[in-house]
Amino acid sequence: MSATLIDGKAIAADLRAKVAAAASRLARDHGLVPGLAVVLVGEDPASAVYVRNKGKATVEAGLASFEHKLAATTSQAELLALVSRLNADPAVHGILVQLPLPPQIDAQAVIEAIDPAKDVDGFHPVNAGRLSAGLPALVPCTPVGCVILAKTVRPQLAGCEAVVVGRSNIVGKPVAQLLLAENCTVTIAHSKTRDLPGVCWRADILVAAVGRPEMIRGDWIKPGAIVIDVGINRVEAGEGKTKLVGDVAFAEAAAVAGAITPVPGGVGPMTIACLLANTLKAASMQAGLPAPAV
Ligand SMILES: Nc1nc(=O)c2c([nH]1)NC[C@@H]1CN(c3ccc(C(=O)N[C@@H](CCC(=O)O)C(=O)O)cc3)C=[N+]21
Repeated sequence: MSATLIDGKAIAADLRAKVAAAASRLARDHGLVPGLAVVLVGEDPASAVYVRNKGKATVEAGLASFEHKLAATTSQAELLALVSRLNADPAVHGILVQLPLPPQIDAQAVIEAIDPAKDVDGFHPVNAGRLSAGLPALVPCTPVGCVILAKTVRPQLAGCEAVVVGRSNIVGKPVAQLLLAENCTVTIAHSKTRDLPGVCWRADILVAAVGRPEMIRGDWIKPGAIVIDVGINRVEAGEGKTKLVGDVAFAEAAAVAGAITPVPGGVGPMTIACLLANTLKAASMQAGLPAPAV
């Protein structure tokens, strides 16, 4: 391996410490404790782990955590009623409804029911539109985390060729917007892209967000590129065990890249740290205070 390993775990710990320091100033100077409500519908064990980790990180940063666990059979009307109570609750500054939702629920309707000022996922069309218009917004956590990680190895991204593989509303599109705001030349590639290896090879910064284990190979990567792997795929590891792998074939890629994020320990921990930062920002803005620099 010749690439620099980008230590997402350590960088996330640093960001969480900054959020904690800013939260303690908010409490001291304004009596304000930012509150995050996380809503989980159903029993998916992986989702339950994420929700538990988010709650733990929230409390450790000095924020208030409100967990709402609803049955898998919850109706759309029941979930919308909860969202509307959380919208009206002054102790709740951020609302995250864990995705995916069960099939009887229209996820888009739920996202649009969240007050955009409390939308710490940044998934509401108002926040997506504000981001693409270059206006202040609550920005999706994983994309922000990706850009922070890339900037740890290259603080000035202006002029870089950035290739984003994946065009989802939760990662691909917003990360492309953030890289554009950093003055990168941005290409969004996807399942219909012709010559995907050739397109990836152009990248100074390659963001992989496709959700396919180890799809991006070492010989698709330009020597020296920064590789940000958003994929978190659980795969068989033999003897009945499983392991997590990214969307990038790590060992091959690390032999040619200039810097690379591991899975686990890369983008994942940054998602949670950025969620806390968004909750702090949402609480400050709702109180009419400037967004703390973290
Ligand atoms: N409304 C909504 N917002 C989300 O942000 C959201 C969601 N729904 N649904 C599920 C995905 C997934 N997600 C992760 C967050 C942190 C890690 C994370 O910290 N991963 C660690 C450990 C992973 C492990 O060991 O299982 C790592 O990559 O090192 C992973 C995944 C947020 N999501």
